[in-house]
Amino acid sequence: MSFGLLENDLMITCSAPGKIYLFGEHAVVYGEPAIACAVELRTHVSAKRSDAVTISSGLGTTGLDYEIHPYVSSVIEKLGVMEISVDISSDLPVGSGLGSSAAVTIATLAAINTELGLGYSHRELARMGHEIEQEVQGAASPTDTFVSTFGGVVEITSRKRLDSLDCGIVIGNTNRPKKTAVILEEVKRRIKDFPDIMDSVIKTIGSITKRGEISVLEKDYRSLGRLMNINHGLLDALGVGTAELSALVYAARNAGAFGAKITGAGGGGCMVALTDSPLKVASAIEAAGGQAIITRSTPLGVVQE
Ligand SMILES: Nc1ncnc2c1ncn2[C@@H]1O[C@H](COP(=O)(O)OP(=O)(O)OP(=O)(O)O)[C@@H](O)[C@H]1O
Ligand SMILES: C[C@@](O)(CCO)CC(=O)[O-]
Ligand SMILES: [Mg+2]
Repeated sequence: MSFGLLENDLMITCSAPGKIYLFGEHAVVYGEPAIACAVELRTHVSAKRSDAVTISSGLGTTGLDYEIHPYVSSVIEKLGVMEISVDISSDLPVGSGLGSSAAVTIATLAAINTELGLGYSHRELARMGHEIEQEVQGAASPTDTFVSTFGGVVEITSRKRLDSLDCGIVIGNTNRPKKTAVILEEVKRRIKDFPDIMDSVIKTIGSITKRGEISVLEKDYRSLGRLMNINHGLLDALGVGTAELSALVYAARNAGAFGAKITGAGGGGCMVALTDSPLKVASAIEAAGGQAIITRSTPLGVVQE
């Protein structure tokens, strides 16, 4: 008797990591390669059979709601599920360049997949996650959802897994959230207005990624950092820099970081620095007005907790 009750009370929890980009955000949307790295900041999603759809997160409690919970509502719609309750908590700042949308999408797909025994593979979850980011944002590369599913340091577009990053990673948050969908639209408009110039910028970012892959494989963090600095300049050229992001980038470099750049969509949100003195870089970021997060690379993608 109590056995049945206990079974009904069980819920499935899955978590998926956020990510930083070493190279190639934005350019990857236009077919150039990128290298991203899963980090030890995760989104946790619990799913439980229920008599209706309920979504609870730091953003509020709703049913299917494409304004407040567009990614999670799209997951539920894609899986064709009408009786599920989903509860979300996250270490990741939302709308800040660390792949919070991909992490919530992949962790929700995995939690419902397990709770309802739908039988999708990780590869299928990554594919569905990518489709959802494309639908919600109007455009998306497979990078964030792939890294959130499989973890590690990954080269997109080949989906090749590279060696882990052994140096310190310090993230600097400007605490100015933005929406990736809006930033993508702005970049698209700039490319349309100045096609020759912007095409060269996009292609040069692709060249940096290709050269950067060698530095990742050789664990040559000094060259890696110098290439990240060049990539930052080109993200500024794409128009996704802000004065606050640059202040944190320069503070990190002046504190001895190997390199520092915007990570993710930009327009606010976070920058990232690689360093062998994370505490020193973190305090420089804080002194420049940012919120510092010291983290590490993780090989762990989406998992059941
Ligand atoms: N913990 C969460 N709970 C509910 N929704 C979330 C959560 N985290 C992210 N989201 C959804 O993702 C959106 C933010 O995604 P967006 O792509 O704009 O930024 P990001 O993924 O944090 O940064 P980037 O795409 O640059 O890496 C939020 O507006 C919300 O819809
Ligand atoms: C800006 C972008 O390149 C990275 C967002 O984390 C968008 C994408 O790749 O989907
Ligand atoms: Mg996102």
